[in-house]
Amino acid sequence: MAPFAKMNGLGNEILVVDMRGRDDVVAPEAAIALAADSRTAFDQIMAIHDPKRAGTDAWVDILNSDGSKAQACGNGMRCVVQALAAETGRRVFTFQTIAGILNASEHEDGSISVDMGPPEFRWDRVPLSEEFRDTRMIELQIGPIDAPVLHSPSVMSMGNPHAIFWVDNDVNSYDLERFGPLLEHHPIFPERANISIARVLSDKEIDLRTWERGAGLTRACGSAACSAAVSAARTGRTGRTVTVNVPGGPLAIEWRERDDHVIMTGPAEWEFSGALDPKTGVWGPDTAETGAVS
Ligand SMILES: N[C@@H](CCC[C@H](N)C(=O)O)C(=O)O
Repeated sequence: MAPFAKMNGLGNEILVVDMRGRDDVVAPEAAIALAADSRTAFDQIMAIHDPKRAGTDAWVDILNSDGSKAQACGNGMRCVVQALAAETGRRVFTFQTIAGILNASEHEDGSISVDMGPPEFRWDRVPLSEEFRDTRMIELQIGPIDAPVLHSPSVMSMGNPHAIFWVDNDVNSYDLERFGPLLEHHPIFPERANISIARVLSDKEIDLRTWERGAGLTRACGSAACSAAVSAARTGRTGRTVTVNVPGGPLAIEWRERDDHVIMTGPAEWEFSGALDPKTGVWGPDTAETGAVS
């Protein structure tokens, strides 16, 4: 059995699973079973494995609740940092994911910053299925041709694909549960995409709701908050340092000028611990009580 901690990052439901010292992985079937159980229901699993590269603390494998893999999960990374900080007393960590190397640190006040790396705008790297020379506002619309409900999203990758639809009204007034799955699976996104609705409140503040690829409506999506902040700055809507209000609360995002990296800062919260079978998802209390996540 692998120890796990049920945690959340601003209401983004996360299972941090300790796979260190093992050579198996959390199976998609196990993820689907755990997501279907109301006690362990999650948006993402962050599976911590032994490092694959010198100088890193762990390899982190990210699974969505539909069992698919994700390249990035900002809120989940903060949960991993909090779990490992509690275990080791350390505050600074370096992780490797399929998207690359990430640095993260816990601050004195308990908030956690993750360096999410540089954004990617090239259409074939987002990826999109056809060429767009400028991804600041691509041609895509939902609704009638003369009065589209949503249109002209900014698209980019923060390690994972994001489409940000800019709106003038309250972000809660859009039926994201209906449009989200349609847009997630739109043929323009060959690897699907995370779909967000964003409203700029000032040059320092954005409201955001996200339909997550492979997980559905969430209370928070860190990489979407980073994508909204970057896309807003890139289109002249805001400056490079903003607060992004997601349903779970505010995230501080800075798109750093000096190295093009995006820094996301916010909280992480532990809920309960247990142990699970990574093959089947069968779980119970952790009787061994080992490690940070137990
Ligand atoms: N909750 C995440 C993003 C999770 C991955 C996403 N659903 C995908 O498949 O790309 C975050 O906080 O960034």
